[in-house]
Amino acid sequence: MMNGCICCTVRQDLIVVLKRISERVSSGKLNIDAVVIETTGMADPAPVAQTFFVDESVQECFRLDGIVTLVDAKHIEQHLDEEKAEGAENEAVEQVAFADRLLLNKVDLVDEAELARVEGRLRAINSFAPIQRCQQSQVAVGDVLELRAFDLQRTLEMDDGFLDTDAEHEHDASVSSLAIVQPGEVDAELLEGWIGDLLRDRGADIFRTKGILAIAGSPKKCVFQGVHMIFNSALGGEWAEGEPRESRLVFIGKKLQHEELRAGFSACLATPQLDAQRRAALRFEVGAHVQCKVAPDEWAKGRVVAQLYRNTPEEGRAGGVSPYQVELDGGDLIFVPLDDDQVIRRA
Ligand SMILES: Nc1nc2c(ncn2[C@@H]2O[C@H](COP(=O)(O)OP(=O)(O)OP(=O)(O)O)[C@@H](O)[C@H]2O)c(=O)[nH]1
Repeated sequence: MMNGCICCTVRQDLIVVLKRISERVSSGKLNIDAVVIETTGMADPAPVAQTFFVDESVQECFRLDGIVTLVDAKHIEQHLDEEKAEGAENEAVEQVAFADRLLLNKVDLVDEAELARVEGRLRAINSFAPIQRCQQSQVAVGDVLELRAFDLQRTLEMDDGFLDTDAEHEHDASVSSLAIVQPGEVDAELLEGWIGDLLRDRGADIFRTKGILAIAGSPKKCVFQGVHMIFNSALGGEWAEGEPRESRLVFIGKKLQHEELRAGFSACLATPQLDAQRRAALRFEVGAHVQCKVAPDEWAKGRVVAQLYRNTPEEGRAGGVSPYQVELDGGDLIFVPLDDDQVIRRA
């Protein structure tokens, strides 16, 4: 149900999906405890919640148990403070206001004073919802399901138009999302440079980045996660036999320059020309006799056995490429991380 704006378009889809689920439950095909609906961070929770009160058939089978809002302790204040166009709602404030429970996540990224300040701000918006601190969103199932927490009366007091399904709401038009699907493999070094610069320069406006990337030379998928300027990547499952190598990258943020982002990502593609350029720039040919620095004051002789050597995960530079692989005279194989006289020189 992810096409379009979840808060505007989801209700009809949601009703259809909920009905389908209830039919399968009544016919004995499905046995479930609960339905969990996860909206995007940009959604207004009210219309989703309304679904459970305005459609009779849904009301017969489902009860809105509670709204749990997961709060990013590191970034929430920035979003609460965001200036919105006149008439547009601040979704972060709405999501905190509508919550029956607040999970204050990523507590490891802020200190106690910041946590106390954030909690104060959350309480100022919503004094009813208990706040639970957590890390990696690790809470017990009982903390998020079977809460019996949603209180229609209180919601109507807070938002007297809650059951008015015709009410319009405005969006922050400066926020958009972009999904790029790019066939082929990307070059790890170019990608690191591009995305690092991008998030450092524009991370305040780029709320969320996520992707599954095909890195040249890596048999595994690379899973990329970013929230504002904080990002990480990890190796996921292997590319299946015959599965086309392609990368998918999603941005959600303010004032996103769609064409520039597409162009930036496409400039990270790994091409044979890039490989040839890098090879041409290296100082030593395969077979060259060299000396390599193997300890602070120790050089060892050897022979270049490969250029642009692809590092293995065990070497701690997964997906990375080193200029050379060298076979030392003793027989050991080493990689040389830099094409520089400080670490490799002619023997
Ligand atoms: N330091 C730290 N990082 C966390 C924690 N929880 C999640 N993350 C990281 O945050 C990134 C994902 O961002 P989230 O803010 O959880 O993403 P989200 O927007 O809720 O995710 P989607 O709904 O998939 O868009 C990943 O890199 C996680 O490893 C935490 O408690 N501490």
